[in-house]
Amino acid sequence: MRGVFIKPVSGVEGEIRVPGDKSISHRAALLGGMAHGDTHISNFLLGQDCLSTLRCLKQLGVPSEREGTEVWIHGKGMEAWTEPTDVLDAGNSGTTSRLMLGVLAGSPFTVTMTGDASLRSRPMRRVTDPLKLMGAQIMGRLGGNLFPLTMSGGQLQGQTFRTTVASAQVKSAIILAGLRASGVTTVEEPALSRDHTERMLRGFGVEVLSEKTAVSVHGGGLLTGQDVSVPGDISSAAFFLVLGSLAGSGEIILPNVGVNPTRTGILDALITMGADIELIDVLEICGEPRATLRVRPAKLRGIEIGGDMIPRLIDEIPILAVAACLAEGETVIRDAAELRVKESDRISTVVEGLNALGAKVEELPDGLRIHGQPSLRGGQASSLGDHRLAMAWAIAGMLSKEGVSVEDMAAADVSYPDFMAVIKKVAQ
Ligand SMILES: O=C(O)C1=C[C@@H](OP(=O)(O)O)[C@@H](O)[C@H](O)C1
Ligand SMILES: C=C(OP(=O)(O)O)C(=O)O
Repeated sequence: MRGVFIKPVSGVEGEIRVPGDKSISHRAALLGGMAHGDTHISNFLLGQDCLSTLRCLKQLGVPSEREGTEVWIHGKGMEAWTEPTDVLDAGNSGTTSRLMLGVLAGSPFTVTMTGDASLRSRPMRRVTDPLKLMGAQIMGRLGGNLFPLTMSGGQLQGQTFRTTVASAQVKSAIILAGLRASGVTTVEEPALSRDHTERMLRGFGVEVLSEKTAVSVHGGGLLTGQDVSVPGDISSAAFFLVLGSLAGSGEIILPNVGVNPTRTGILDALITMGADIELIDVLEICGEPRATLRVRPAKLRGIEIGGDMIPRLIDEIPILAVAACLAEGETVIRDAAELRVKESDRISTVVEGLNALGAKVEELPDGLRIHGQPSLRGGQASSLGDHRLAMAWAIAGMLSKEGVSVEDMAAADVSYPDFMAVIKKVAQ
């Protein structure tokens, strides 16, 4: 049998401190690099994606130091960034690429950016088109849609954009470019995507206007270095919310999980399905709410989700699909075509992976139809290099009858380097 074998469990028990939020860690490093003065980040995610952001910053002349999960960024303002002497490699990270392109659009030098095979197939025109309209020059395969891309930044002009997808990476890239443009830059999205950039910019001293799904900034805003405490990542906690709900016995406590309302779709979905999840001690630090989550076993039933809910749980759909396989009745997920342009085509890879484990899942153009069953057989599945799939298949293995052998489990390092050790610790 190939891969890492994950055996079935009869229950789970324990407290898990999930690592720092990936989206917030990227932004803390990037904004720290743009700011004047030192930024201290605690609970920084040491996943491969956020390390890619630190590495690119270093190549741009922004030094940082790291001790465990604490990071210090020595920002000297955007003017101090320098032209890199080599290609910037964003690895597997869509967030590093798109946010960095936004920041660099206003820099008076030339940068070439690339990434791994997955990132080189992901669409970039969603950020390069608006950045070109603002004044950046960008060249790349398929009219500037695919990495590697070369960008020469410079004088930017503020604009108003109405995006067709609710994407925080697109919104953030435009807003970060807007800080260096003349006039006002506005982004209006079809639904609200995660708002960490807006919240953190305010913390760094920049005025950001938000009204429903529209965000505006004035060019010229200056950032001042800050202390940023990163909450635990709800996208990583999601694996344990599903495990704790379906493992049969025991309780899992997850302290300090970020519960920003633009990210809590997974809580809403699981609770609607019948999950027993409690939020304890909600408090806000550095503009981001966080809470302790307690999850206990429950019987789950199918659910229908779509519309504005999708951006609030987009990265959690693979693990939500595992939960739906073991829920009573049918689950339908729609309006989620964005899944097709993530680290893998997460509609077809989830369908193929779960059906190989004995589930009944149908592919829809923009989502999934999942027929719940009382049990899941298990078998073999590959992460295909996609971290969310690696962890979803491991949880499926723990909840299955025969276990699951996960090929390329190491992909989990992108967002959760300790994942294997943690699942061993809670398994009963
Ligand atoms: O801005 C961010 O930090 C992210 C936004 C989302 O992507 P999109 O902006 O493409 O929806 C999400 O899937 C990704 O994991 C992180
Ligand atoms: C889609 C994801 O990340 P990114 O777009 O940053 O690669 C993810 O973490 O699931």
